[in-house]
Amino acid sequence: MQSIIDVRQVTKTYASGFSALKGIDLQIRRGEIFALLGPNGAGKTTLISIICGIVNPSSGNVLADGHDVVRDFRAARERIGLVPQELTTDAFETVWDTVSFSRALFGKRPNSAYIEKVLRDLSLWNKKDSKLMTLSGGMKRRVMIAKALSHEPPILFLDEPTAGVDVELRRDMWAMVRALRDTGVTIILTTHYIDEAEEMADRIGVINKGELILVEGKAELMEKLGRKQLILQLQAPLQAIPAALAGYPLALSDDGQQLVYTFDAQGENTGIDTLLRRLGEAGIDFKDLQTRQSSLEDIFVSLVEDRA
Ligand SMILES: Nc1ncnc2c1ncn2[C@@H]1O[C@H](COP(=O)(O)OP(=O)(O)OP(=O)(O)O)[C@@H](O)[C@H]1O
Repeated sequence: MQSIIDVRQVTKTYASGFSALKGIDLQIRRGEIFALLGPNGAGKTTLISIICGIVNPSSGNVLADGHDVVRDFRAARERIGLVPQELTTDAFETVWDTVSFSRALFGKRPNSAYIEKVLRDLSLWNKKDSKLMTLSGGMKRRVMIAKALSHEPPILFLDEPTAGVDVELRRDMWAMVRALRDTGVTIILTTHYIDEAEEMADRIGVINKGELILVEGKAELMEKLGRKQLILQLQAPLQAIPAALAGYPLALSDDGQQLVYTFDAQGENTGIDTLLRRLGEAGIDFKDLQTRQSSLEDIFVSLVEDRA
């Protein structure tokens, strides 16, 4: 299937000399919800801004629905709706006017039936005549989404859609985003929240220090979640993992007091028995042991730490 967004070898070096993106390749599939996950300063906003044609890449190129976002800016931009992190609305305007005006900015003909549908889909219809300043924060966020959808884009970017939003509103937003996807819109969201990515996304990309370090289907990540960890509290701290245990997926804690063994909980053979025998042979004693399920959070943290 042809991808709706094609990012090829994109780099960005800011005027300060700071290298914010280091050769990003990413294909977004038509109709998916893609979550871009990364710590502060990872480069998420930079990447989105490049795809939306707001920031120029230093090298590489991006196609949005077949249009180069730099050379063919207008056509590419028309295919994209962007919901920025900050709420930027004119307090004195009504919901209806602000959404209709946004459509006009893209040079689209008025289409009140479409605007009505967007407002109804976002549960804003009974607020259509309200001035924006009278709306709650959650309603204002919905208006931002309605504005982004006003020109009927097939691609919607949501930059941190639920930052600082309460739990109930988050659930509402998630339901709304899913409903939008069901209408055929491709959705790319950035988030700090791992549970948000876990809940919403078909695929997840992890970005750290300007590099895309993983792109994977959620189902595959869930398989990784099926992994468990065996944590061994050692009698005496170790300086390093002994050579005799080199072939094992083991990690040593910073203080040398814990050995962590990651295994596939669904597998026939977890390898725990041989590991414990080997530890005995190597003269490594432990005083306690426990197992725990590794979460997407663990995977994320270890990915990001590995590259620190
Ligand atoms: N105009 C600029 N000039 C110089 N450096 C910049 C500029 N814009 C962003 N940066 C730097 O580039 C890096 C990536 O920033 P970016 O905003 O893309 O990260 P982010 O992943 O969106 O972070 P956050 O989650 O905090 O929004 C940061 O270190 C930031 O300081």
